[in-house]
Amino acid sequence: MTSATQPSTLFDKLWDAHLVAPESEAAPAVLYIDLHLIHEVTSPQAFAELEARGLKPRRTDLTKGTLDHSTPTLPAGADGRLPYYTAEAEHQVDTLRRNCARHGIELFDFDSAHRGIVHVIGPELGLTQPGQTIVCGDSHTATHGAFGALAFGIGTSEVGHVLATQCLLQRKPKTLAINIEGELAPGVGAKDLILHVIGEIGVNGGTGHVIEYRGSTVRALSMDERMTVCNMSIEAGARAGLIAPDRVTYDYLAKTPRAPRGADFERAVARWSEFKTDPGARFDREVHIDASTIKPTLTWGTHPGQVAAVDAALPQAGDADEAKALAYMGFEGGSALAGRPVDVVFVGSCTNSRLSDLRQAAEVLRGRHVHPRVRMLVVPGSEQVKRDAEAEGLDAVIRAAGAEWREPGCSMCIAMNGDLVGAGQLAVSTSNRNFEGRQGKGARTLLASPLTAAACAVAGRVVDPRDYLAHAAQASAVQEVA
Ligand SMILES: CC(C)[C@H](C(=O)O)[C@@H](O)C(=O)O
Ligand code: SF4
Repeated sequence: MTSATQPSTLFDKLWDAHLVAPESEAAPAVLYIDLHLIHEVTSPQAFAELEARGLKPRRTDLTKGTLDHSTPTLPAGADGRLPYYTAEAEHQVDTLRRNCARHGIELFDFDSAHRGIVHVIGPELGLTQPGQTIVCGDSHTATHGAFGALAFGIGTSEVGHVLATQCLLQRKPKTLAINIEGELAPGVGAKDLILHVIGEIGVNGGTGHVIEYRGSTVRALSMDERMTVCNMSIEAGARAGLIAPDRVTYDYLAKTPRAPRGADFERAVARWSEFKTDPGARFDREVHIDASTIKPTLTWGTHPGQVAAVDAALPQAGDADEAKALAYMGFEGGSALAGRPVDVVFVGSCTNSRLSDLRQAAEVLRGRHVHPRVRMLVVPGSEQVKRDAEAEGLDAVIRAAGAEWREPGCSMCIAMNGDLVGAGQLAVSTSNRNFEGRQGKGARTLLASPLTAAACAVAGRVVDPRDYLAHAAQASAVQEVA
């Protein structure tokens, strides 16, 4: 077979289509970047570096900014001022605002109808498209891979390189296919799936690789669910996560404001459709997962690979890592995860703050009340998600249940804006990282799906969300009869 007809992977096609200069022993490859997303935390130093070197951003039209990490989720006070947590947080926001204004970079600021978490707004605006290379100074850039885009999280100095050159230096990663077949059981969603996958392959299971998620389970996922899966690729150590674009992808994009229109859209679809792995193409590694065996899954430890099914017992400390995690969490090896009292529930973050996530949480909360011990925060991923959720009354359901409905942002996922979990408190969170102190000093985090999080909020302890679904169905059946 000649190299021209050699079957290639989706990753190889993306890589080859953007290769400016191949990698050599002396230097990494040079890749062209189609979309550069920036936020207030990792861009200030990059702009400062450019300025110090007398350089200007090169493709300001391919660079888009938003405010998400340091932004308050409470509205402005009577004095019109936003309640920033720290002066530093406000300074980061002001700096990005100044940098974007000076260079003519589009910024989704507080007055924009499109501001939100960077990995929520890119897709929702249709800026994120199949076949692109996308970077952002943020590790969860992997989210955009759900559209068949090669999306890398990069460091602050690389943000500077991309601003100046629109190119990125990269060593070519290896490929890992995660083949997932079968139907997810009721009450089991994309978050359970990806937590299970990371539990299977380990937090370093994807190191040095770009993961392509494949198989019937993946094809059956909505775009929101595909984003949840790709989002956490980085938590398995992978450089990026990918899902080949298909009809689900195109139907999603057709409704977005920045995707091509009319005949341009049809031409784009023809081009996008090329971005898939050819039959017979070889991956460096393959893993197989049976989706039908997955149960609602939570983390029990201090990294996203320490997972357990909701009805399982915690492991005995098998190594020093696990012993340390159990000690931090205050859990005993071999004890049950279910039944533990919960103090805080957070529904939000770039993993699970889209409309379908909020609908799931609201489905459990409807007609119920958050347990008196629990503080529950629901934070939409973007202004758009907030508007859509309010248009269908989800905010009313959430508030009536006693949860707090907030302004969009990263919020309690990383607690940079002052939305904190207290020391020693146990939080069930739909975010993606459960590291020590991630949600506040001494805070303890169980990562879970929006369904599980909402069920735990109602019960005031760790519970199996499937019981709450059954109750919800029964309750509405009774209502219909009456
Ligand atoms: C602040 C930012 C650099 C960081 C990241 O890179 O991921 C944050 O988004 C996170 O989730 O930890
Ligand atoms: S929501 Fe959390 S994980 Fe996502 S970008 Fe913000 S801080 Fe990072």
